[in-house]
Amino acid sequence: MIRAVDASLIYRDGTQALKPFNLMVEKGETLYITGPSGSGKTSLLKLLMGIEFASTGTLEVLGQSMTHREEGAIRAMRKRIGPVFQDFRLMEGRSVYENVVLGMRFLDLSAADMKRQAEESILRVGLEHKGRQSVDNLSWGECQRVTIARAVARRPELIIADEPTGNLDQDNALQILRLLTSFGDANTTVVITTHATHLLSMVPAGRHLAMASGHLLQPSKERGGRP
Ligand SMILES: Nc1ncnc2c1ncn2[C@@H]1O[C@H](COP(=O)(O)OP(=O)(O)OP(=O)(O)O)[C@@H](O)[C@H]1O
Repeated sequence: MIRAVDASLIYRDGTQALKPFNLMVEKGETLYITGPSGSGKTSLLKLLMGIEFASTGTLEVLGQSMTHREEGAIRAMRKRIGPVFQDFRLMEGRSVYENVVLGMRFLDLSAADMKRQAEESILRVGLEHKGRQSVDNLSWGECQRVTIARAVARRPELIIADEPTGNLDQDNALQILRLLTSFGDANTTVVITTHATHLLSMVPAGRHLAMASGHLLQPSKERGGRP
């Protein structure tokens, strides 16, 4: 599913955001990545999504080599990922439903399937009563739920969420983490970055990797208290 060998990331300005790291993630795993601001969490996710490319080593995601920019292959691979971005990236002035459907526009789905999958995921995130409302008037937590619905409506093999708990209070942050992990199954891998290390004992079990100053810290240990 994910295989990195001595992968690193140096940005164009010379910032080494990720020191060489190795990482193996199996299909169906849940991975929590924690670390302070600037430690490299978003940079790691950018590598996984083919937004940035490894400066050294090799990286494979969903069987696709991500080491070189092969636009066609990377585009195809991205269709299999459900991204939950830190800044939401919602279309202003559009409804919840329209935003979720927009996330599926490059998939080869019939209009009927798009509608069904959009409605199902809006229901799963608990926003069915807001489906026709504009995203402009939603709370932060509701916008986060729209981005999750948009990601999972694609039926992705890999869900990648960057800091989905943001500035939510503990109860809402927990709800969001539990919601996201509820989409994990034998065929769906979930990777979540979060500052909320203290919540990991209350969420479904998963592998916990910590980051510090661009280092991906091993060992990883199973976290999560809920059976
Ligand atoms: N496009 C870029 N060009 C140059 N440096 C960057 C770029 N993006 C991030 N960085 C730097 O890379 C390092 C890691 O940043 P990154 O955003 O991955 O950290 P993070 O752990 O996700 O932080 P946060 O929790 O605040 O989102 C930081 O020093 C940051 O300033």
